Amino acid sequence: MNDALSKVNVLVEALEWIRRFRDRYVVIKLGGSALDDPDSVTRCLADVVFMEAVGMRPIVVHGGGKAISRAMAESGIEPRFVQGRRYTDPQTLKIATRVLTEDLCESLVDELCTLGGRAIGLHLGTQNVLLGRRLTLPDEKGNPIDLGRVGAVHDIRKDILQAVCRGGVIPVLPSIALDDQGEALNVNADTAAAAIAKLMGAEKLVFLSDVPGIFLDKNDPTTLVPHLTVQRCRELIADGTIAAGMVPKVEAALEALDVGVEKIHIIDARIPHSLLLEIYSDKGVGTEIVA
Ligand SMILES: Nc1ncnc2c1ncn2[C@@H]1O[C@H](COP(=O)(O)OP(=O)(O)O)[C@@H](O)[C@H]1O
Ligand SMILES: CC(=O)N[C@@H](CCC(=O)OP(=O)(O)O)C(=O)O
Repeated sequence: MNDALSKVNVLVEALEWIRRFRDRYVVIKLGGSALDDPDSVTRCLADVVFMEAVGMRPIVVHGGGKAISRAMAESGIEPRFVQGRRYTDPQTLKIATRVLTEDLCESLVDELCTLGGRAIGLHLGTQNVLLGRRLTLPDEKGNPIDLGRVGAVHDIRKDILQAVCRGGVIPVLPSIALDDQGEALNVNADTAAAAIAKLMGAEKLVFLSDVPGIFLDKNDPTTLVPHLTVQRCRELIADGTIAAGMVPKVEAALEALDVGVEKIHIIDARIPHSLLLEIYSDKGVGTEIVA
């Protein structure tokens, strides 16, 4: 009886959060680092299925940088990154598109369905919803750097995403967009997730990665910072504390906050139920960034 009562208490406690997030969009970005650990992926997707079942509207956006690099190596191509973006020639684009849409996206959809959810992959092979433009970044002298077919998302098919979510189906999106000519563009998945969160008016944007959050010393997990402001993030990027793959993530987070996304979370996909802990508890896990 006590056991049953404690379970009921948990449900009652969760009610406030469930009510608060009902019908709200939450964008969940699964990084390539997390995707490399199948157990983490299963646990995270089980949380996504739970979120949808209690009335939230989760949208899954995924990367797969490590898998793309492995597939390139198998084809004898050396990956090259410019300011965190993969230089994408036509052959690289072909590989990235295949790995992200045919391999990773479809396997995430299958797994969500196995876990009892309903899900659909929205990509070039089904229904694309990401509209992009070529991205150019400046070098130290301000001249544009050639990144090949790399893009940024400037618009989405919101009507399609809304209809899918309203129908109780979880959309799963790889970070490939189409330009005005109908040609594919390779988009960094962190920036794609931030653009989708912005354009959908999402309540939250959650990055699931392979670290517990942002550290002040990247080799010392005890220096995890639970709460960061926009200003502090800028300082940590400028002094090199936030480095490597964390830079596009935090930059994308700042952009999303700037246009009205309430909160950003960077959490560890390896912690069991980290997503539910973040959404449905007072304490939260990982690092949250607020405006
Ligand atoms: N200050 C920091 N705190 C935590 N991780 C950091 C920091 N600076 C750099 N990193 C690195 O960023 C990585 C996460 O970025 P990335 O590998 O691109 O993840 P994902 O595949 O999830 O997008 C971590 O594994 C870590 O090595
Ligand atoms: C332009 C660009 O860099 N695109 C990324 C897309 C995948 C990605 O971002 O994956 P992660 O989330 O695992 O980093 C790439 O080709 O690696």
